[in-house]
Amino acid sequence: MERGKVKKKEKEKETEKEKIREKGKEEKVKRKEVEQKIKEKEKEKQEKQERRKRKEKEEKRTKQGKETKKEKEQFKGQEEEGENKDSTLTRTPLEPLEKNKQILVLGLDGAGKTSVLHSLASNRVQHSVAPTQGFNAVCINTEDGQMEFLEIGGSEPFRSYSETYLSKGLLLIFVVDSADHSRLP
Ligand SMILES: Nc1nc2c(ncn2[C@@H]2O[C@H](COP(=O)(O)OP(=O)(O)OP(=O)(O)O)[C@@H](O)[C@H]2O)c(=O)[nH]1
Ligand SMILES: [Mg+2]
Repeated sequence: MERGKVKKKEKEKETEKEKIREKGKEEKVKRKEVEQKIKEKEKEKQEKQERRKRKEKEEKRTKQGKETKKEKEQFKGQEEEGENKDSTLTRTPLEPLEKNKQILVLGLDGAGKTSVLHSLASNRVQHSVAPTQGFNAVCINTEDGQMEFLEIGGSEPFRSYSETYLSKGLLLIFVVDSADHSRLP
């Protein structure tokens, strides 16, 4: 009888041990699942952050692209100014500062556009003027405010620009060299 009791007790102990082992295994599995979930969440977070960073980079690039375009135009302007060292108050327009406020100055190359603008701005006559490569913007201060002139170089490569700026100008001054009979109609 005693032996039987001992065996029973031993069996009960073993079953309890097995239960504990099983519980342990289940807990392990649960822990693994929780860990996996946490890892997945972390991955998602990282992916989201990466996406955000990519978007930000793309936005920056697009912005920089626009800026570099503007810079290129400005650089062009600076080059033009460098060539027109003699003319004062010159700069290149990226866009008309205020719509319909610019006075457009057109005419054939060598007609005297830059010279006229220079004499208006400084009250001095300039004898040697380099051909305008592109645009030449001159701002003259008057009692009533500012007058903004925009000369477009009369040489062949720049003539097409006049079409674009004609509609944006307030006035048009067309300069003709009356002494140049060969080019007069
Ligand atoms: N004798 C004389 N020369 C002038 C007169 N006006 C301009 N010039 C000279 O003519 C040349 C051309 O003048 P610009 O003012 O550069 O002519 P422009 O119309 O601006 O020419 P682009 O910029 O090439 O379109 C320069 O060497 C000037 O010194 C003028 O009234 N009389
Ligand atoms: Mg000129």
